[in-house]
Amino acid sequence: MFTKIAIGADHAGFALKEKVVALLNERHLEVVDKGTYSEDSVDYPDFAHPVASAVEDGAVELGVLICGTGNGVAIAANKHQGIRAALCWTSEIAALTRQHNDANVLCIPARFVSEATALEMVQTFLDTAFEGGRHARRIGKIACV
Ligand SMILES: O=C(CO)[C@H](O)[C@H](O)[C@H](O)COP(=O)(O)O
Repeated sequence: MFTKIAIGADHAGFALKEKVVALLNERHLEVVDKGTYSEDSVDYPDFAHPVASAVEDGAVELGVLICGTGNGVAIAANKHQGIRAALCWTSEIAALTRQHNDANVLCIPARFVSEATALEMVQTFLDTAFEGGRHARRIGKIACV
């Protein structure tokens, strides 16, 4: 369904990002890695904005963002037009945010989910389609400009 994914993380999400990149590579997806590239302390907006911009511009189809709680990257990404960044902590929530919200950026709280849960969420997010219907009407009401 999706072929091109942008990913970004701060220092809290760096280790998990490497695992997610490996998973995406295993699935033969094109991965645009916006950093960070080590566990040195950095600022999450510096990675959230490039990933959100890549989705916003259509350079990629989906984004994955990772920080300690997932909230910082979600807040930053949702400043972008057309971005629906969703904080997820279970696979079921990752599925529902694709089905109901047509979320285009998955935000993962690296310090609060296991690696296995995080990787399962990524797979689910990639494999779940938007349901449309009543949910399309609601998404249409999100934009305020
Ligand atoms: O944005 C966050 C919190 O809203 C992320 O969890 C960051 O990863 C976190 O703030 C980083 O904290 P640190 O103490 O600088 O490692």
